[in-house]
Amino acid sequence: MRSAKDFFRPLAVGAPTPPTEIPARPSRAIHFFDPSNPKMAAKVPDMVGSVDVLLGNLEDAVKADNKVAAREGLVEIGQNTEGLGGPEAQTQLWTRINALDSPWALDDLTTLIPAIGHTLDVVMVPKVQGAEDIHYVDRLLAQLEAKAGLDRPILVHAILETARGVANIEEICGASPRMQGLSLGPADLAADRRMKTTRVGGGHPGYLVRQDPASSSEADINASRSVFQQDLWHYTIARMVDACAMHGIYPYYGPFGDIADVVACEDQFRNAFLLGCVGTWSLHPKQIAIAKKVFSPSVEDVAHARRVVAAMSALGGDGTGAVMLDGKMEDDASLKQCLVMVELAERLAATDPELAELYAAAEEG
Ligand SMILES: CC(=O)SCCNC(=O)CCNC(=O)[C@H](O)C(C)(C)COP(=O)(O)OP(=O)(O)OC[C@H]1O[C@@H](n2cnc3c(N)ncnc32)[C@H](O)[C@@H]1OP(=O)(O)O
Ligand SMILES: O=CC(=O)O
Ligand SMILES: [Mg+2]
Repeated sequence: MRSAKDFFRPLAVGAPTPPTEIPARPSRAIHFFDPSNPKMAAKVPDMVGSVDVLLGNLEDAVKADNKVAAREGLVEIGQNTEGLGGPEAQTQLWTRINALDSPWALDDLTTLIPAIGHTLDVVMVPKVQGAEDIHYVDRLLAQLEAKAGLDRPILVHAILETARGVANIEEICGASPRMQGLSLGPADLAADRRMKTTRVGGGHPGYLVRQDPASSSEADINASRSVFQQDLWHYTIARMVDACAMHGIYPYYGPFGDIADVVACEDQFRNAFLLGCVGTWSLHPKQIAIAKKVFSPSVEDVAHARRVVAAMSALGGDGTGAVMLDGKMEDDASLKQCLVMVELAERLAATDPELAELYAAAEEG
């Protein structure tokens, strides 16, 4: 175990100082593209400025024959795309490297950091099993940053997609000051857990609770009864949210593979948002708008939150006491929830003019 005094010291001579806080940059949609796919790569420059994160995916969904082309394509994009990546950019540049036990992960990092380390914001590491995986990436990044003369540390994001990873979730989140967040990897996680599903994220009609029968007669048992579909991912997302909040980092939903079902996609994203996630992956351009809508607080919620903040301020502003608003009691605890909402809205509005206009109109109206 590292001593507390060493935790924020660079892991290589000449590497940048690790961060003591992870900036809350907008990351509602982490949009995946395959840099070896010319059609997808061609769309990247036009997406800059309108999506919070563009992620060059090197892992699953990229054919083995294209692994090198994807890596090189990402270098080309990172070096030549105006406005993409870096601490001031509106659109961050992330990558998902190959799994640490694959033949490609080492070359992914040793190629990308010298070539585009100055614009690369976050490295997403798949199939993280425990703190040891983060420690390995942490040290290697420090060595590569020192060699490349980088002046800011690249952050690390882990995908939770093994049972061991879920069991070790707290130690993964706390393994390095570079840890930026966690994403749910529902497809690999389902396989690793031996869940009996075949989908990439989302619900399942068989995972349900049924209304009690009117009586134990055969007729009533076989009668039509209401069923309520449950969320397969609730437990894992809730664990992620708590582990991330405890360590000051950010939880994300992951992929929703039914690209055509935009309605269920929005529902699944919203469940994650309500539980505390800050964003999600987008696999197809049409999922970007869904993610941006869901992970931005609604105009109604922001307006209500502002009213609670104003009412509690009128009471003295120190959070003590209680008021009635629309028949409901508000006090310090609901004030704190409202402040989460208002602060998120302000942060997002600062980089999203459309949202800024909507929130401003609500304030005036
Ligand atoms: C479990 C996991 O690991 S999930 C993460 C890994 N998976 C991914 O990253 C998948 C990324 N997405 C994709 O590969 C594709 O979107 C697919 C395969 C799902 C669907 O692709 P298509 O069948 O081409 O979709 P569709 O025909 O609707 O595409 C419309 C246009 O958008 C483009 N497009 C599709 N997806 C993307 C994307 N993610 N980014 C940029 N452009 C895209 C297509 O190239 C096509 O371009 P064109 O109009 O110039 O021909
Ligand atoms: O990588 C994502 C997953 O769901 O698996
Ligand atoms: Mg996966």
